[in-house]
Amino acid sequence: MAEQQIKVAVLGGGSFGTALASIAADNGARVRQWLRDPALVEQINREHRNGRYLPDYSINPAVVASSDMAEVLPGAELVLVAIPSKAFREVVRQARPHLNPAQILVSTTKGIQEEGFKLMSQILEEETGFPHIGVISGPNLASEIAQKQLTATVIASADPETRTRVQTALGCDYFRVYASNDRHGVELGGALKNIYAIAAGMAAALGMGENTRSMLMTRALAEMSRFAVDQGANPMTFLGLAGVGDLIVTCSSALSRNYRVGYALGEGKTLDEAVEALGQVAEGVNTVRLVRDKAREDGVYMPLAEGLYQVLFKGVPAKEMARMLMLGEQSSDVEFILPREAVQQAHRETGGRHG
Ligand SMILES: NC(=O)c1ccc[n+]([C@@H]2O[C@H](COP(=O)([O-])OP(=O)(O)OC[C@H]3O[C@@H](n4cnc5c(N)ncnc54)[C@H](O)[C@@H]3O)[C@@H](O)[C@H]2O)c1
Ligand SMILES: O=P(O)(O)OC[C@H](O)CO
Repeated sequence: MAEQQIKVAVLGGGSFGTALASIAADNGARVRQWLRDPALVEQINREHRNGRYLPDYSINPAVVASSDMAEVLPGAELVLVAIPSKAFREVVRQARPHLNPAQILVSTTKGIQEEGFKLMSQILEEETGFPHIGVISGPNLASEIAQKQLTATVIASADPETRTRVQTALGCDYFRVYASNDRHGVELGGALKNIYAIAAGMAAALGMGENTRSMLMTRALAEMSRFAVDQGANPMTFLGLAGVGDLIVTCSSALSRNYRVGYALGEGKTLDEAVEALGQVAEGVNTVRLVRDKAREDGVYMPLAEGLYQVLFKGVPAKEMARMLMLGEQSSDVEFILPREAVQQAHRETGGRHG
């Protein structure tokens, strides 16, 4: 018997929503994509192109766009929500009357809501109360997916049905979907790496070398996992695609919007100018502020996030901040082996720095 065609709805007409809609259609799904802008809806349906967010990429003609949620959501078995974090809850509320508990609801958004420090899957849960909730995250630059560059992602959910349905709906010869049950860790990985991508872009613009980038990325991983563990995530998740994988791509590629914002800042632009020039969402700008505040509140040591916050919002020059970080307290390489406190204790006992 022929396999039944899965029905997929995508909320969001940006670069990632568009890339995901096309993957699902390439994979044989019936795909409906919701976006606000009727002119873009018209362009996607007529030219199979998203001229605003992915202008050089052909969308699978089977993707049908609409600005009416009632045409997109009812009947969908899988709903992918690709809306920036600032508008995520508002859009889910709008969608709620058209959703039902049998549907699988998946966030693809790598950001945090300020009120209550909520991740997007928590918003999906709060707004719907439905059981099949998941998160997609990983090293997934939309424009590379659009070119069908070989890519992998993670579907994270405590619900096995959500994991297997998403693997089946999206897994294909250029997009591989791995499973995780650490939803919180995977989602935090996606949000946190944006902070360090801004720092990496800034370091590149300032002419810092590969040693510096390696140090930054590795210490970023230590800092991200320290924070995530404090929030209840599994540290092993950070060895996977949604941890170190996403950190590598976002800290290395000029296709990353967060990296580009950092680069523009390193060239001397103001934060407002850098964000304005980008014209798309760079979640890390907001995330750095929220994570820095949360880390202070919870007593988690995050020198890189604190340093970036001081550069972005307090006018501290990036070079000066880098110097201060280099001269910061002595620390441990891998804290899960040698705790940071043990290093500090040894310094206290032996009288601190020795020449
Ligand atoms: N682009 C990528 O490479 C990529 C990859 C993985 C994850 N993500 C994540 O996906 C999320 C969405 O990113 P994107 O790249 O598609 O963004 P984008 O900047 O390309 O587009 C954002 C889309 O959201 C829409 N939008 C904004 N506010 C809205 C509102 N109030 N109501 C309805 N629509 C609204 C915009 O019109 C646009 O269609 C981000 O959180 C990002 O971290 C992006
Ligand atoms: O363009 P960015 O910086 O939002 O990064 C895109 C993806 O998150 C990379 O995995």
